[in-house]
Amino acid sequence: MAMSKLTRQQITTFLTDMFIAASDTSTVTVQWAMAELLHHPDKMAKVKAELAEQLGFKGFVTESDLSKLPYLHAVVKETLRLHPAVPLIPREVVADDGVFLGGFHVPKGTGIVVNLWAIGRDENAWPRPQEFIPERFLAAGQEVHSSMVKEAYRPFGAGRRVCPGMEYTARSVPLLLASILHRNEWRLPADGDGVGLEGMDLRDRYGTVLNPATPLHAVLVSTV
Ligand code: HEM
Repeated sequence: MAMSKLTRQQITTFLTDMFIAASDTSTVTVQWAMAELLHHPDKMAKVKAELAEQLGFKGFVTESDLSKLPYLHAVVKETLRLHPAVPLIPREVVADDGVFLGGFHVPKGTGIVVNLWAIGRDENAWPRPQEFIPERFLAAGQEVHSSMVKEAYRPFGAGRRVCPGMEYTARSVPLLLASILHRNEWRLPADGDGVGLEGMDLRDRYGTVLNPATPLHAVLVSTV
């Protein structure tokens, strides 16, 4: 439909959809990355060490710094593997003869839901699929890759409807995460105030966007 024919209501709906697609997905991904890092202090230490080594006492992180932070990018990728912000995507078979999926004939017109969450945790593609291992996305960690990884890493969907915000997100989410972490110390709430490391709830709660079942509660301890 030509832009000039859009009603005010359609434009409002479009802008609202874009806003939700862009903002909720990015913020929940940063929240998940923080939750996983707080749950894995050794990985948190590695990100912080990389930031300190590359940026020193620089006051704030800029986009041009991102190319120097491979471990940070690996953390974001691993976060999206375990917690894809959009977990289920709908498709419909349009081929006249239908398609074959997993040995079954699926006729034209059938609705299909692709489960990105399950693909990211497929044990045929990912060694130790339930564990948070950013190293699997680093060159040095490629021995933990399988040949299926390219197909099994689809947090932004695939094909003609692939997320148009993918490239933007590849910069904005690491930038936001780095800005939160660089020169800031974070911890879980102290005993009595929160759940502690062992009791952390890292389950996902299904919705249009995949939120943590229990919202993250983190404490900013100090800024150095
Ligand atoms: C962590 C961040 C994000 C994730 C995980 C994500 C994931 C996805 C997924 C899985 C889809 C469905 C793709 C498909 O059907 O194959 C999608 C669609 C979409 N995304 Fe994102 N997205 C993110 C950020 C963004 C941002 C920042 C924007 C806008 C600037 C955006 C705009 C859209 C739009 C407009 C669609 C619908 C595309 C269509 O149906 O043709 N997304 N996204």
